[in-house]
Amino acid sequence: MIFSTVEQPDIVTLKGVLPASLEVFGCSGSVGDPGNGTSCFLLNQDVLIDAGSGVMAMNTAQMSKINHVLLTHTHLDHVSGLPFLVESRQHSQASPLYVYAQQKTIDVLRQHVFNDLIWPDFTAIPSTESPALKFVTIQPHVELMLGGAILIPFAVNHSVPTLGFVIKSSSGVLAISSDTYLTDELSQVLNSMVQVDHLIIESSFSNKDKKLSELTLHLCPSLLATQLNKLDTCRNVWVSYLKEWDRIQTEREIEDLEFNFPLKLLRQGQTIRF
Ligand SMILES: Nc1ncnc2c1ncn2[C@@H]1O[C@@H]2COP(=O)(O)O[C@H]2[C@H]1O
Repeated sequence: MIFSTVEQPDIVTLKGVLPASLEVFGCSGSVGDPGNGTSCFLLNQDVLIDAGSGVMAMNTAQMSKINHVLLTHTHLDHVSGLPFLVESRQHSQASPLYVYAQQKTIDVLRQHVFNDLIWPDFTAIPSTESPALKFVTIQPHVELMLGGAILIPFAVNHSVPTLGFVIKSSSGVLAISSDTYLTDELSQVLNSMVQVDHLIIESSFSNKDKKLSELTLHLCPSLLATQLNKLDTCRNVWVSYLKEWDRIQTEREIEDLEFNFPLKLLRQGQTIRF
């Protein structure tokens, strides 16, 4: 696997890379559990990965510390909290909130959300010279260094253009699949790493909805097993994005899967240190 801008780094010696914490503010695949919002992960208090309804579990102090948001894709369960975050944060921060996403994702957000109809265009508020929101285009395999970590986007297989992220800290590697159906890209990226400490991967539906998983490009436990069998190794696999209306059955089917690495269910409120 080839990465541009930074060669496969010796992460311990890279200046500015720190130990990392990832706080889970939301990892559900739907609404229905007031204690578990949709996709929202806070890296080192500074970088938000996705801004789904999990943003609603943040207080203003936590929101004011966020300087960067990386979006995996445009679906509402991954962006619905972004308009509220931008609006709130501008009252405590003069610097813009930088939102990183693929160009197609940015185009959709500009056209359909920050269009002065659904929500104000904060790329021109309070002024175009000094806005509350700035979009930054990112591409698969072009690394970023933010919040004391290296972030590597990679493309996954969903119904709209979607990125997963590998996050490298000074002491470990964590990957987030975002929403995806079966994908070779995920396993190729992870198998190219010396060690993967944590993988957050989805299983939206239960096995009875395998056809719906295929239609909507998601995983269910049997498809998750196929996907995980492509992985050489991973220290901890965290399963996320379960749809709340079928959580109990989906959890049961996940618990029945057997691998030689631990499979755990991710919940809002957890912090993963790596
Ligand atoms: N054809 C469909 N039938 C039923 N539900 C759908 C269909 N297409 C999309 N969805 C749902 O809409 C959701 C949009 O976000 P997700 O991709 O997370 O998950 C998707 C499904 O739960």
